[in-house]
Amino acid sequence: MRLGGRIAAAVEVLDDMASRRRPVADALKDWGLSHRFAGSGDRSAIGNLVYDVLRRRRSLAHRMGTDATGPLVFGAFLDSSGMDPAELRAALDGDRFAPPLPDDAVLARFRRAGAEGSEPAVAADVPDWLAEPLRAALGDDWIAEARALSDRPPLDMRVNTLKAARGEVEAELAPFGAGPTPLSPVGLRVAPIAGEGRHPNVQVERGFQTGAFEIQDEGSQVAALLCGARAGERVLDYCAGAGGKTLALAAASDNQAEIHAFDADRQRLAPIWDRLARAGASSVTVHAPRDDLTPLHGTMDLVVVDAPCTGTGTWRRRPDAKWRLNEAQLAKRTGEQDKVLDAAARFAKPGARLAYITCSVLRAENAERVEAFLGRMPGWRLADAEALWADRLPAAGPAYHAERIAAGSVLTLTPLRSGTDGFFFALLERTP
Ligand SMILES: C[S@@+](CC[C@H](N)C(=O)[O-])C[C@H]1O[C@@H](n2cnc3c(N)ncnc32)[C@H](O)[C@@H]1O
Repeated sequence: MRLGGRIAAAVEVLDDMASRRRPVADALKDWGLSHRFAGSGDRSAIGNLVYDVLRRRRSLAHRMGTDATGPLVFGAFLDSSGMDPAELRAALDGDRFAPPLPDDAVLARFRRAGAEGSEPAVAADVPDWLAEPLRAALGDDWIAEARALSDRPPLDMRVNTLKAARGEVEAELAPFGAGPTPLSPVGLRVAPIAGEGRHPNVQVERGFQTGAFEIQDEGSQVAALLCGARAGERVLDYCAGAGGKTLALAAASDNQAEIHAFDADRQRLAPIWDRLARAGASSVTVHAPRDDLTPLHGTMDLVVVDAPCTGTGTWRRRPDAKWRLNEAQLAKRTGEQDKVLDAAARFAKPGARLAYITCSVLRAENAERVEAFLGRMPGWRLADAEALWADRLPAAGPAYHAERIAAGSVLTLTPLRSGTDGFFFALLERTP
């Protein structure tokens, strides 16, 4: 396909998403199925354009002076390609599949224009209602923080130290440009895609197939490390999902902790079996949603609650979620978070730790949930997560937002501060 056809395809996918209210991944997949002639280079170029528009929809519209889909896709292409408008016009010359190109004057203004003069939420590329919650969570820098949540993400991997050392996997993935992550001592990263192309499909590599590494954002790796699962401990991963944190906890404790993995959703839990087997995580017992867990009450040294959340920290990877989120959904999530925390706390024995993790940056889901928990649960206190970070990640430096509450502290990781997805971490302690 030539450039015009790719741009037209991106417009078609975005319009399909909007008119049928469907997730971006489904719209892209359907387009691929009905256009089998498109090669893998075409598909990744079209996917990048679609995702870039979703990440920066409001600021692109402000700079282009319209929110019509065609001009937005041209804008995203100009930004990612670095072409100037004359080069773009030349590249599309005679290309009968290209949608109509905006006027030269519009393109020139687009090129020059920044976010100046726009509303803060437009500059931040978020829905209006999220401006205040983001400012409250991320401080004066919130617009830059939100813009970093609109960047393309890297591909992060966690080396499974049960099977391999970081250097070995780094050597295997060197042809893809993988290098060590700055925070996690077991992380590898392939930089975000610049321009066209896509990240390598590392899942077909030998190291993935043999369990030497997993795909996992560095923020998620760090959150699991901060939990500090130790040899000899009993650990419950109460919202285990497909097991991302479970696997990291098993590796961090060198299979020497007794780990229990549970999730309320059978579907989400399903991939965990294969993943555990591949990773050689032999210390994990999986509990199905209908299992009776009461015998485990009051027996755990560490309970991990990787809570259901709005996922605002993952907007780089799921930008369509940003525009779908509303206040009712946020309220629903915070209610679930309180319930999950209360249910999970029952498994902690006196003196135990309870790690509360979300992949959201919003205070309502994070610090406010911790404060609410402490308010209704006597016999619990908040640990100093900042001190914990300094202890567990001494080489990393304070690459987070810290907030001091309830005589302790909680941490928020963000793409701008930490170079990771957005994550929240708090450690609660049950008094002995
Ligand atoms: C953020 S995801 C977990 C991701 C997973 N820990 C990982 O690292 O891959 C949150 C999980 O919480 C589960 N969940 C939601 N409500 C729950 C409840 N009441 N009890 C247990 N799990 C719940 C969801 O099914 C979902 O899998």
